[in-house]
Amino acid sequence: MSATILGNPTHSGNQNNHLVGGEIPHEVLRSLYLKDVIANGQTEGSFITFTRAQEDFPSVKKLNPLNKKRILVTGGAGFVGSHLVDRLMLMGHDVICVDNYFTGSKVNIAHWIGHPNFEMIRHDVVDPLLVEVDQIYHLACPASPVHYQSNSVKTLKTSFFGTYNMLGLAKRVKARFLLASTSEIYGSPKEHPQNEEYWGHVNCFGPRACYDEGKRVAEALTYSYARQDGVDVRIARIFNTFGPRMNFNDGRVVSNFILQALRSEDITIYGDGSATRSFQYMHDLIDGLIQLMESDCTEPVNLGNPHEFTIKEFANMVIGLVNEQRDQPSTSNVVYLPAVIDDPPRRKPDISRAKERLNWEPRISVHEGLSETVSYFKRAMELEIAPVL
Ligand SMILES: O=C(O)[C@H]1O[C@H](OP(=O)(O)OP(=O)(O)OC[C@H]2O[C@@H](n3ccc(=O)[nH]c3=O)[C@H](O)[C@@H]2O)[C@H](O)[C@@H](O)[C@@H]1O
Repeated sequence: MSATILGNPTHSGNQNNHLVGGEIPHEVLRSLYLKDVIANGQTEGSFITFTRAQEDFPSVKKLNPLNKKRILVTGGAGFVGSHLVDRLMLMGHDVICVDNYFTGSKVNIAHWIGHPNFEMIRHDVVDPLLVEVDQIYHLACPASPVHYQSNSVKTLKTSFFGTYNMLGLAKRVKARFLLASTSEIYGSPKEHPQNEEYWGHVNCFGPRACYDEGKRVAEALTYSYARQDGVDVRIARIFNTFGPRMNFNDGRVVSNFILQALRSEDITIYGDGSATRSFQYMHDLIDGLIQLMESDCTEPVNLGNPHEFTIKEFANMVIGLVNEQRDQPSTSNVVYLPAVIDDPPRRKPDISRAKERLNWEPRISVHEGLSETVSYFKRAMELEIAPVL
């Protein structure tokens, strides 16, 4: 199986020409979340297809059984997890999706339910699970600050026991294990940009600690299983990622700003707007996750787009893109609210290791990804079927 990107990185404006990882054209992936937009203004399509006829499923590759893997994706009904499930399914693998639906939604994976290569298990990774698989992508954990702080003890339990259970499973069935870690393990960084050798600057008793420290202990646990028990591990440190299927109530800056602009509500900037973030489109992240899993790189790897924006610049970009897709310009005003406690003032990945070891770098510009995300949110609002908690 090959998951490598074909061709050179391109930032051309034509989104339908992209070939993303696993040789799956961007257009095919797009049809799984923006089908009716592609069908040229026809509105009868929807995000959910509960049709069970074999020919109604998206067409998946037929893999030689020697190359076909059994892959577990925890958090597979979430924003990132569901796009990973799409990719692995289209590549022809057997995929088991595990989710407790705390922040994930069945809507995100509904188009695969009933497919012979796909299984869905409602399960909380805080409890042990036994399934025979070759690879485990361990994504399960609330990732938005609003969600992970809403039940911080549960977030810590998920980070520790969830990772512990999945590593125990990997050890038992000899599966390769990939941990979805986060840029948040660098805390409020004193080094800029952040490379993987930086140990971070984390407040271990602040409101973000449940996630930051949770993911740090998850990394420590992962490497302990690798050293002590020989588990084959990979660690991805994921920087801010956005795209279709972000939850409407996610609370993160991308979904907040897009929805506020579409509804002509105030755009809420926390602080003075000078904080920075570097945003990657989810297809680039999925490429990176699959390439990391298939690589021999056992060190942690940053996956993010180094293009850094202030939040104020980002707000203007979102308003501009929303206006391009509306008949009437948005009448949103930018309002400044108190800064969030322990909000990292700057964040930008150094992706030298990913370039060198995985031959990976983002290929989809923030502008292009945002434009597609605005289309998704706009359509989801019209159809009133977007995942909302
Ligand atoms: O999007 C992600 O992937 C990341 O999101 C969060 O990290 P954070 O950078 O705090 O994400 P946001 O909540 O989107 O905030 C980004 C910046 O925008 C600001 N913001 C957010 C929301 C809003 O309405 N207004 C606003 O100004 C925040 O204060 C912050 O400075 C998670 O904690 C990370 O684990 C995750 O990797």
